[in-house]
Order: sequence, then structure tokens, then C-alpha cells
Amino acid sequence: MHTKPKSPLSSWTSLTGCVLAVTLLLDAALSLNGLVPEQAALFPNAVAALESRASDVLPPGIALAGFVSGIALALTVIMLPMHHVYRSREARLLQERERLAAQNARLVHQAASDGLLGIANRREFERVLKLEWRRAARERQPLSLLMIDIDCFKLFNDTYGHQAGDTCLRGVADVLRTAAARPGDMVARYGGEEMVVLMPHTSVEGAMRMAERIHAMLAERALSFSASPVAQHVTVSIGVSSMLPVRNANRSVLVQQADEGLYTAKESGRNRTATMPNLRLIAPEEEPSLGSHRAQA
Ligand SMILES: Nc1nc2c(ncn2[C@@H]2O[C@H](COP(=O)(O)OP(=O)(O)OP(=O)(O)O)[C@@H](O)[C@H]2O)c(=O)[nH]1
Repeated sequence: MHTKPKSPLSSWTSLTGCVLAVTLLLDAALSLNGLVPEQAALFPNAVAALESRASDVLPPGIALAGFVSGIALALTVIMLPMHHVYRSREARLLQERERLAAQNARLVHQAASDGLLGIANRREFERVLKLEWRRAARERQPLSLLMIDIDCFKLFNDTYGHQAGDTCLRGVADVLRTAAARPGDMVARYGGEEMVVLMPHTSVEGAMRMAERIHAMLAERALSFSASPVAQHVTVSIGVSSMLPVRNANRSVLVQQADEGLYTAKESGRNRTATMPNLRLIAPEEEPSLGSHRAQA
């Protein structure tokens, strides 16, 4: 929350206002009581009192009060415009600060997302994977990953052109975003036409259900691809991995296994999902050899 800095000018104008008010009240009281009737008309205006050499005829305290109020009045007249300048400058600075904060938020978002698809980019995925891996280890919860690749996408580009290819990529990203609707789910572009869905607190069964939902939604969306040897519409192959992470284990194994599942799905005819057979507990000492594990359809 922003706290507005207190203007030194506003303190000054309050002070001079008080001095002026007290002096004027004193002037009025003295005039009414007829203590110095011949000068009563002069009191309301301390500056005028000074001009008429009030100090010659007034008690010294009253003359001093008149002098102080005159100075206060003069300073107030000078300070008020400065006060307004200060206030408008302060308002401009606040506006500028808000503009920069919004711009900063936009830049942070841009740095974390893919310019073409509007989903998280690979770097952001790596960042979130690290956090979610640790969280899952702490909470002893499964962490699942889908690795998704558009089938025969080179053929799609060659047949319909690169721009249509970009539109197709956006369509698939849109389906993934709609399918992975839980607040903790993350959809990211892993590279080229490969995308990932990271799902905290999700078992291998839940991840498989999500993969099936994606196939179904793509079939329903029916993005035309009549040249495809797989189907009349755009299809994807999906590799699934799911683990109970251990804090110091190498999290890249989650990606490796999803990648291997994807390879198996492609090899088995595309437009399908493949996963490893069992939910695995990854211990740190297992790390080096895990890359060779082959997922099965
Ligand atoms: N339009 C478009 N194409 C892309 C983009 N990124 C990668 N590609 C293309 O995606 C294609 C990927 O082709 P391959 O890796 O051979 O795979 P594939 O044709 O999908 O075949 P399978 O994966 O075996 O089904 C290449 O032609 C890339 O040029 C992109 O941002 N836009």
C-alpha cells in the first residue's frame, strides 16, 4: 500500500494559517474592547498596521503579533502556489509510478510466455517445474506431466503453409488451456510444436484422463487436416509421466519419461497416449540410470 508523503509546504501553510487566525482574533477582541480604539480599524490587517507604524501607538506584544501575521500572510501568499505545484508534481509522480509498475508486470509476463501461443514458455516451465517438484516432495503428492506433439505437423505446414501452421498451433494451445483448467495446472510450449501440461496433485490415472480429454476435445474441435494419414482433423500424440518426487532427485526424469511415452505413442501409430506402467518413487541414487527407462504404451 502506498503512503502519501506529507508535504512540508502543507505543514507550513497550516502553521501560518493558525498564526494569522490567532492574530486576527486578537485584533478583533482588542478592537471590540476599545483598549486601543484609535487603532481598532487597523487591526484586521496586520500589514496595514505595520505601514502606519502601529508599533508607535500599540503595546509591543500587539505590534509583534501584527508583524508576525503580516509575515505569515505574505509567506502564505507565496507558499500557496508552490504548494499546488508540489501537489501536482506529486500526483504526476504517483501516476508515473503506477505506469511503470504496470509496464513491469507486462514485461515479466512477456518474459515468461510464448509470443506466438500466449502460453508459458520453456524457461517458465522449468522454473515452475522446480517449484512444483519441491512442493510435491514436501507434501508427498504425485506430480504428473503430459508431453504433447502435433502429428505430422511438417506435412501440415507443407500442405497449408506456415501461417496456417501457426493458427493450428494456437488452436491446439487453446484446447490444452481449456482442458487443463485447474488453478495449479500449467500449459507451456516446450519447443517447436511440442507442448507440455504440468499437473500437481495428480495421479497417473488423473493424467491419463486428462490426455483422453485432450484427444476428445481435439476431435470435437476438428481443425481440418485432410492430408493427414492419421485422421481428417489435427491430432496429437501424448506421453504421460507421473511420479512421487523426492526432494533431491533429478526432476528432469519426469520430462524424460514423458518424452519416452511420446516416442512410444508416435511409434504405435500416433493420435494416442502412452505412459510408463507404474507410478514410481524416484530416489536420489536412481538418478543416473533413469534416462534409459523406456515408457510403455
Ligand atoms: N508453423 C509453425 N511450424 C512450426 C513451428 N515450430 C515448429 N514447427 C514445425 O513443426 C514441424 C515438426 O515436424 P517434425 O518434427 O518432423 O514432426 P512431425 O511432422 O510433426 O511428425 P511426427 O511428430 O512424427 O508426427 C517442423 O516442420 C517445424 O518447422 C511454429 O512455430 N510454427
